[in-house]
Amino acid sequence: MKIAIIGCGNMGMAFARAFLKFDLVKKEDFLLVEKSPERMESLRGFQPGVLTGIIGPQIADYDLVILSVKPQDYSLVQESLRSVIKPGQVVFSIMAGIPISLIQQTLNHQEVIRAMPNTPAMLGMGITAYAASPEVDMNQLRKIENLINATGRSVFLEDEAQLDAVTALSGSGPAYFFYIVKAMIEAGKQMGFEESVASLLVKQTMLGSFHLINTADRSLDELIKAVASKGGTTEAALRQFEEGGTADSLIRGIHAAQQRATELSNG
Ligand SMILES: NC(=O)C1=CN([C@@H]2O[C@H](COP(=O)(O)OP(=O)(O)OC[C@H]3O[C@@H](n4cnc5c(N)ncnc54)[C@H](O)[C@@H]3O)[C@@H](O)[C@H]2O)C=CC1
Ligand SMILES: O=C(O)[C@@H]1CCC=N1
Repeated sequence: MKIAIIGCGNMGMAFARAFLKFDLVKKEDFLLVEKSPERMESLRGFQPGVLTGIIGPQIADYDLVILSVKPQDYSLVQESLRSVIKPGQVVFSIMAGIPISLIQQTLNHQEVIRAMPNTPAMLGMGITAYAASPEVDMNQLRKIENLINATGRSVFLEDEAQLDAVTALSGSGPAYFFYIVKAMIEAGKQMGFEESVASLLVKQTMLGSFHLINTADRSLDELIKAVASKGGTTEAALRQFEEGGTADSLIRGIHAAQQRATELSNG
C-alpha cells in the first residue's frame, strides 16, 4: 500500500513508524508532506520515497491519504488537495472535530474515514476509534483497520458523532493521566524527595496499579477499599479529594473537552 501523510508531526509520524514496524508499508512507498522546514529537515532520516512541502499531483499515486495537520490548518490543505485527489483513494483524517461530511464537501471526495487516536500510538499502545463514510467499501475498511491496529487497539463506531466523546475520553486522556502523575510528583517534592526519587515512586505506583486493574478480579471500588484501611492514611487523602470535588472536577473537564470537540465539528 502507498501512503501519503499530510502533516508529519507527532501523530502523523507515530502512524508512519507503526506501519513500518509491522512491515505494512515500505519506506519508499511513503509520501510525506510537511510545511515546516525544520520539521522537514528532521524527517530526512526517515528516508521516505518522497519528502515535500507542497501538496502536488503525485498524491494521486497513493492509495491512502492521511490528514494529520491541526484542525485550524485544514482549510489551506483542502484548497490544494481538492484538485489532485482521485476517486478510489481513501482519505483518513485524524483531525479533531472535523466531520466526514465537511471533508467530503471540501475535497469533493467521497471515501473518507475519520479516526481519533491517542499519543500512546507512538509505542503501538494507542486506542483509536474510527467511523467511515458509506462509500468506503469493506475491502478498504479492512485494510485501514489492519493499519490502525499497528498503532494499538481499535474500535469501529457506527455513529460518527460519538467521536467527540472519544476525543474527550481517550484522545485527550493521556494528558489527564500525565497531569495527575505530575501533581503526585509535586506532592513528593513538597514532602522533601528529590524529583528523581518522587518520579520513580509515582511512576512505578501507576504502572503496578494499572496492571492490578487489568489482572485483579476486583472492581475499582474493591481495589480502592483494599488500599484504604479504616481510619488510615488513604482515607485521609480520599476525604480531601471528595471535599475538593476532585472526581467531579475531572468529569467536568472531560465534558468540557467533548463540548470543545463538538464546537470544532460545528465550525
Ligand atoms: N496530539 C494528540 O494527542 C492527538 C492529536 N490528534 C489530531 O492529530 C492532528 C495532528 O496533531 P499533532 O500530530 O499533535 O500535531 P503536530 O503539530 O505535531 O503536527 C502537525 C504537523 O502538520 C504540519 N502542517 C501544518 N500545516 C501543513 C500543511 N499545510 N501542509 C503540510 N504540513 C502541515 C505542521 O508543520 C506539523 O508538523 C490534529 O488534527 C489533532 O487534532 C488526534 C488525536 C491525538
Ligand atoms: O487537544 C486536541 O485538540 C487533540 C485532540 C485529542 C488530543 N489532542
